[in-house]
Amino acid sequence: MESARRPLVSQLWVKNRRNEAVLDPERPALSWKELQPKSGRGLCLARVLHRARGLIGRLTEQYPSVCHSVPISEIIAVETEQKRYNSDTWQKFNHHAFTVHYAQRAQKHCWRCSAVTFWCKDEELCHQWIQAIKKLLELQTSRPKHLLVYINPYGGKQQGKQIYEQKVAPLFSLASITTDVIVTERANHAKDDLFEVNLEKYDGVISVGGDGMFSEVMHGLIGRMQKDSSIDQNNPSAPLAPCNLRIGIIPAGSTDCICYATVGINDPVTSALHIIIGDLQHMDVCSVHHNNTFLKYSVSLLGYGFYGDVLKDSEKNRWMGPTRYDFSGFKTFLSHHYYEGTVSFQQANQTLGSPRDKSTCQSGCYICKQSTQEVEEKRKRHHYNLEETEDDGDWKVIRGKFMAINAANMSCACPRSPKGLSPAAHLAAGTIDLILVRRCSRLNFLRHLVRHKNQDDQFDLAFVEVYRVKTFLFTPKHSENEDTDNKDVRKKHFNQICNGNHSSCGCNHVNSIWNCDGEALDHAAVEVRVHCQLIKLFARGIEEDSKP
Ligand SMILES: Nc1ncnc2c1ncn2[C@@H]1O[C@H](COP(=O)(O)OP(=O)(O)OP(=O)(O)O)[C@@H](O)[C@H]1O
Ligand SMILES: CCCCCCCCCCCCC/C=C/[C@@H](O)[C@H](CO)NC(=O)CCCCC
Ligand SMILES: [Ca+2]
Repeated sequence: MESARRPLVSQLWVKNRRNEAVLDPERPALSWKELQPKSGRGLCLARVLHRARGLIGRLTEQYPSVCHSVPISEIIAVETEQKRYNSDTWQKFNHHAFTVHYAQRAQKHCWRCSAVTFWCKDEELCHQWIQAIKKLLELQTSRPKHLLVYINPYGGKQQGKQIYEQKVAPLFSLASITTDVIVTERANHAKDDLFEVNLEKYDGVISVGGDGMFSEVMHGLIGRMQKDSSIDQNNPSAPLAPCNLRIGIIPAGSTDCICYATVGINDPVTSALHIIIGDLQHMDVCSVHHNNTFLKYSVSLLGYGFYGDVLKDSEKNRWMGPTRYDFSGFKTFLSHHYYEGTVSFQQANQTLGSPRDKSTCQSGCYICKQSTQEVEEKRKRHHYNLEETEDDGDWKVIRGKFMAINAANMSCACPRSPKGLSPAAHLAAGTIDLILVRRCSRLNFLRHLVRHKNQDDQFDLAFVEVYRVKTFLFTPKHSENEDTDNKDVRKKHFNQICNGNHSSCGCNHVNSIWNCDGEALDHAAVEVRVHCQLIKLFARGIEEDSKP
């Protein structure tokens, strides 16, 4: 037992160079460093070159004899090396080598799978190293072994299947992860399937697609949990049962904002590596109700007005792929509609930060960590039927004319807007940032939109307000009757005067629609509340020290 905790130290060869390799179970990490050739009298060419390299390296601070170190948690696999090297090396080391595959940070939150081959003088040493690394890998208990994968073949640029097969499946197989793969045949295929399958045999569910596909998988899992726990999703105040299975996102959509905002990049290989090493990121989920009827859950953006109109227009142009959003975004900007309604909300406690904070939610965020403790206590109290002690403040009511009402449950960072709609929003603090953009001129609205792309503060404008809330209500001025949907309301107000093509009649829209993570909601009057840390992802939030 004692010997298992002691570091394994050996001289191994990497690319024909002698290295000292150390496997330290206490750190736990694998490290290796090139050993300097022993100084001798005779000067061979290799030694001269080696010294020259050292000198140049010191001058330029790039001397390659640095100590490489890989945490065990970032090792993907260790393999006995098969004969694929030139026969000299192969003969020299008498066929004994092993390769360690590990996750390496590249640029801008991007990870790549790297490999290093260690050559050993004898078979026993080689075997000892492989076994020691495998043993440490077995201690990584948060890693998934068996995954359920849903692929949307029609999301984004319709590349989901190829992306999975070419970039992700080989990595899963390298890491000995087994999978059941389902290529969806229709919308809601994944969601419906998740209500039926035996989830016990899986360590996670993977969504290959965009935000809409993620939303389907999430609805399937949350819905299944509530069904199994006999919780009525139509009750807006019911505490929901959390999902224990983690969800992984392989980005293959048009916006991929949930992936981008939780990993820092929309890159399939990076996401696959986060899944393999078993990362964990808690996530808040908003429930949306209309008159005590459950409509949908949202994790990224709930947008009424501008983003609702962009979605409505873009759905007609799905064939354009991701470009449809730019096209519809431009059209919607030109149409410049505003909408009247009332927003009511309760502001969140100040300990949960402010949307105007300069600091952002990052890996290991202390505000989210604090919420993890609170949510655990709350779930315990609920389990033992103890009374709740809510300290939420008074309701604030704002009536007005709005260009956009955006509720960001996370930053909503994506390639189109690298800081996102609310740069300081938290992933798992149990809050939503409610952004109200009041009626303004086209030029002012453009100033606000442009700030989604640059470093300027998009809230520092007289017609923009932002609040950190836990729950809010919205009622459009022309509120629907209990049993009429948006279409009926539109018909009622416009049919006599307008054929729906508002550019020709010059009238203003009465109601917009809600864009809920890229899906349209059927009602404009909604009640929204955030459920702190309801789901878990295979991600770790945005890391601070990423290579620029
Ligand atoms: N086989 C299928 N046929 C048609 N639609 C599908 C299929 N599988 C899933 N869908 C639906 O396609 C919709 C869009 O998919 P997805 O989110 O993957 O791509 P996207 O909309 O291009 O990207 P994003 O949501 O990131 O903007 C989802 O709402 C999902 O329900
Ligand atoms: C002068 C140029 C100004 C341009 C301003 C661009 C601002 C881009 C902000 C993008 C914010 C995305 C928020 C995420 C929303 C997702 O849940 C949703 C589903 O994927 N995507 C959209 O609705 C797609 C929304 C796309 C809108 C264009
Ligand atoms: Ca949140």
